[in-house]
Amino acid sequence: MSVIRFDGVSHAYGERRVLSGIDLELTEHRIGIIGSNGSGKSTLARMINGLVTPSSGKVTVDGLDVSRKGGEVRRKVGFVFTDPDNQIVMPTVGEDLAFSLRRSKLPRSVVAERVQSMLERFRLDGHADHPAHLLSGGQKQMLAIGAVLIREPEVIVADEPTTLLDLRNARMVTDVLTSVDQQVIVVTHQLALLNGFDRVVVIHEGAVVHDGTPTDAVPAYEKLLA
Ligand SMILES: Nc1ncnc2c1ncn2[C@@H]1O[C@H](COP(=O)(O)OP(=O)(O)OP(=O)(O)O)[C@@H](O)[C@H]1O
Repeated sequence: MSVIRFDGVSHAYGERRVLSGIDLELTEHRIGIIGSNGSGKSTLARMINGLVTPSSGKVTVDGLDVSRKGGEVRRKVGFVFTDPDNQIVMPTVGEDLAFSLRRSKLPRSVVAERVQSMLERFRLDGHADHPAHLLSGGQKQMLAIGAVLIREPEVIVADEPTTLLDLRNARMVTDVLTSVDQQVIVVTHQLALLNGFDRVVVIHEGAVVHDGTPTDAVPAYEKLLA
């Protein structure tokens, strides 16, 4: 697993301070980040691959400073957005998966093999030529995750990946996130998704207020909201 470190990280958007004094070392296989709306979870998640750079402090992935080595970090860390429509860029499912490897310099035959294996893995077999915008919400999210995984990142960060999905599709995405070999960091309001996770971090008003296993972090979060 990668070592993701937050050292004295604070962040403000303009005058608005949204994270303060975050110190974390994330090394577990499956990590959840929970907390109420606006507590700073997405900001924290986005920092892991340099989508947001901290106003002060440092975020590193395996020693690489995300503020300085964003490109290298993004090769290690893939990001799955809440809304797959933000991520799907090509007209067809197969083209969208292949697009992720456009800079890989892999031979065409290897790209084709990887695309096929992603299609099979994400229950999109037979959909290579299907228009991506016509997929169901769940299938789109599977495609978005596939387009991240095809690059073989070491870490996947997913920001509320099941929020827009119905129960069946949410389960499909949850199954994938809980079964991949990669290190997975998920921001979620769906607490059931965290069953079996190794660690859950609770963020409240821009600070870490609890850090433990799902069995103790989830009740701590619920108590916070009571
Ligand atoms: N790009 C931005 N510019 C200005 N303010 C922002 C920006 N992104 C987020 N914020 C503000 O920062 C605060 C934290 O937002 P963030 O999205 O990190 O919270 P969150 O815990 O993920 O919330 P939610 O659960 O609602 O998605 C909020 O008050 C939000 O309005």
